[in-house]
Amino acid sequence: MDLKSNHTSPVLTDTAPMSNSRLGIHSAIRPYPTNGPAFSSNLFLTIPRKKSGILDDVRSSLFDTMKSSSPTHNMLTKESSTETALSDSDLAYRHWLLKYPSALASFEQIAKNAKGKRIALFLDYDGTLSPIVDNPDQAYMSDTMRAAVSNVAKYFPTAIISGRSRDKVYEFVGLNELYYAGSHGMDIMGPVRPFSSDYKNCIRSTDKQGKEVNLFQPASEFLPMIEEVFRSLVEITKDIVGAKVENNKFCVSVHYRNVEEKSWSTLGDYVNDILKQYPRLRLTHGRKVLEVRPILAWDKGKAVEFLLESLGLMNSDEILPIYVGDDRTDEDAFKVLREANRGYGIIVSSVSKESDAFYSLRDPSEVSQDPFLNFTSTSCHGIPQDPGEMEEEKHDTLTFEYGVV
Ligand SMILES: O=P(O)(O)OC[C@H]1O[C@H](O[C@H]2O[C@H](CO)[C@@H](O)[C@H](O)[C@H]2O)[C@H](O)[C@@H](O)[C@@H]1O
Repeated sequence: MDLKSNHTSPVLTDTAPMSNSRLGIHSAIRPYPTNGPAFSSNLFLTIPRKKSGILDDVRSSLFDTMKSSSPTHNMLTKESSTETALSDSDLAYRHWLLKYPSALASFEQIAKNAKGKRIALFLDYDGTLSPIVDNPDQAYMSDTMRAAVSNVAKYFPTAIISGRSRDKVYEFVGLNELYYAGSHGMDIMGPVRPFSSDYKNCIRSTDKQGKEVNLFQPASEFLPMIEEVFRSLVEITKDIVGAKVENNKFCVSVHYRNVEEKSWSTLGDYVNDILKQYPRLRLTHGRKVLEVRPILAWDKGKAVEFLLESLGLMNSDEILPIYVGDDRTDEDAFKVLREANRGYGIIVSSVSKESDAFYSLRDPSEVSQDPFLNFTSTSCHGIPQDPGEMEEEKHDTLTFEYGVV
């Protein structure tokens, strides 16, 4: 099979229906059957498979996708060629900003829209709170970023939704005042709330501080399978220099950022070979990373809905959810907000790319400067703060008029 053929569908396409217009609970995750499997079979995505081979569509285009998936690949190619190419990309970026205006420059507008509403903030980790680096184990966030995230969490309910395992992202962030969702939302530790029966697989647990929490793990039955696949992937890729396989609990990342381009197709073949043995797993694609995950209709968008529901923030008139993220997996969350016509996504990107976000920030350093993250009780009058988290004297700011001081 020609790995360089020009197919446009790089990874398996989810054919499950997308969220309806209400930012409610998707029909695909409505009440689980009271008996039978741990989760409803309608949580499974339907993936069309060709007769000729289980993942042939994917395999045929994987190499192309791996090449084009990282903006830095395109940038480097251009940077090393001519100055004209560079200014072309600058021009393209400026043009792109017309469609996705800078969230910094648009802050007043955003704050006006937020007036009288309670903000709920959702943050991706890699590429959003921490810069992309070669070694995934060293993707640290800056102290400035940590202080900003800690600050904003005092005012608004704030959650981190990452492809990493929940434990790992907590290790990096180290803040107790947030909610954490790992494994692309398949592992959520949220507040204790009286849950609707929509969510089976939701159990009471305690966090690292011993506080009672709700733990939602819709893919829990996949755990042994994911561990097995992780081990197989480590084994099969061990001779590919630079390849790194990361166990993210309910999904596995196969990194090729440090693999020579000539070995990318071999790596892609290896991953596909393993996946052929696991029809209940699928492949998605991040920034120079292939991600193996269960065929479940669950993603970061669903995680946002789940957290809003569990935070008791589903009242559409009063809540303004904001999601900040940088890669394709974050698009699921942008899309949920866009389709529900409430709140918005902010895409973090220094290159132009299509997105369902409304605004943009260039990189994590701009994220750390975002006025929302640096919110103070007097900086954005009119935006209600989370009364549960506020110090007492802040309560009367709820009725202030909008105005940036
Ligand atoms: O949802 P996220 O928090 O953005 O996690 C997505 C993946 O991020 C990490 O990989 C990415 O960042 C690495 C460190 O900067 C970089 O080396 C890698 O090339 C990127 O793909 C993480 O290691 C993955 O497990 C996450 O799935």
